[in-house]
Amino acid sequence: MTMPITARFNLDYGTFKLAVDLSLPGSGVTVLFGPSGSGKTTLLRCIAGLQRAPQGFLEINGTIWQDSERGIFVPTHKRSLGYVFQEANLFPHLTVKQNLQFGLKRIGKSAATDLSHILELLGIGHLLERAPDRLSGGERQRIAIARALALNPEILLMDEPLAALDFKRKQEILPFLSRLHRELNIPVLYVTHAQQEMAQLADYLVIMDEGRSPASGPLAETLSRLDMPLALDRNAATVWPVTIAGHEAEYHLTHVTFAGGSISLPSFAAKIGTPLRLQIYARDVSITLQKPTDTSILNVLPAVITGIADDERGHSIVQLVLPGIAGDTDPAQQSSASEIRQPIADKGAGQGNSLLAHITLKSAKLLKLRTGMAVYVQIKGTSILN
Ligand SMILES: Nc1ncnc2c1ncn2[C@@H]1O[C@H](COP(=O)(O)OP(=O)(O)OP(=O)(O)O)[C@@H](O)[C@H]1O
Repeated sequence: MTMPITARFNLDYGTFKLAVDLSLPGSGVTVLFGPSGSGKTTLLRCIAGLQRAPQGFLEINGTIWQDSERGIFVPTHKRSLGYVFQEANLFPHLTVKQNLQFGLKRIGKSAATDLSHILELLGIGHLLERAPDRLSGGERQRIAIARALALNPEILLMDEPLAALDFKRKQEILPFLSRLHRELNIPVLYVTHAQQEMAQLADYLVIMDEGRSPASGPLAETLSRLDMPLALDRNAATVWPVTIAGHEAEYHLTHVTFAGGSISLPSFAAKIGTPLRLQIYARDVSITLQKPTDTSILNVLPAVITGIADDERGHSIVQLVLPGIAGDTDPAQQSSASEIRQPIADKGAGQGNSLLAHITLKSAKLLKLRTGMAVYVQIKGTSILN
């Protein structure tokens, strides 16, 4: 499904009001992100029909699930959706296989429905005969996800599915979620208040704050919005989709390409062509006006400043875009990992990869930085999220 999702809800709990008007992508992972009490779960429950907003409109995959003006409200059990909660809630007296088949029977589908792809995606094929009390928390949650997917829903809703797991279990399940989200062709709405989870999974980000959504958009673009607290945070970062392009064993380096360029990372064991997410913290990015020649930093790239915000603690937060790069981007063709290609002159801001740099206010003043200026960024460190 690729039709956008339209979700408009107004609901008043007295002390809390939900008022959102969103158009969300019909594919990929949309993360609803915000602090505790900002209304993420309430919004998800409205989408599921578990909560009825007095004023609401919801269209998914061309089907209207709610239109309060026309008196339409499709009850939850008639909505083609999968819902995964914080707790797996498996039936303790049934095996994993019986738990998976239970949901199918309820909606009248054959228990013989082909689950093999789902079992393989979630790595749970070997657990089918186990009882839930003999599973780890991470395994239980993977079964809960499989149970939701077995119904072949048109949308998957996930409400903090990792919140009840400890750090080790979260790390164990995240790669499954990343893979699942890449291979599913239904949209996923995923609620979390954990920044790393959001960075790892989101394609599209909806920021929630006090029942409203002050910003939403593609991940990198929304993370670098200067009018949002995320960009001003000490841990502000952007996330780029990259692809492994080559390894330089002699120097223990891996080269990755992104839309229009390439950078080097500490050696990372993955096959050429593997897609990854690269996180770049704003504090690891510095700015120079001239192309530096005598620098130990390997990753130096041309960029254009698209905005600057100063905070009250002597920092400047610089928003940049790396324009499209001309020519072949295969790093194997480059003479060195730090080679800089010429930017395509007519590619404007917003078309390339967004980046943030946190520098001192004094540096910004000394360099006379301003919007529209062409500069070079030095990227001192990156981390792979997958
Ligand atoms: N049925 C209800 N009646 C009254 N108030 C409610 C009800 N459900 C939720 N609330 C209130 O609505 C607000 C938003 O709650 P919600 O659970 O949607 O937030 P959240 O962003 O998901 O938070 P968390 O991350 O802690 O789960 C909270 O202040 C909560 O107390």
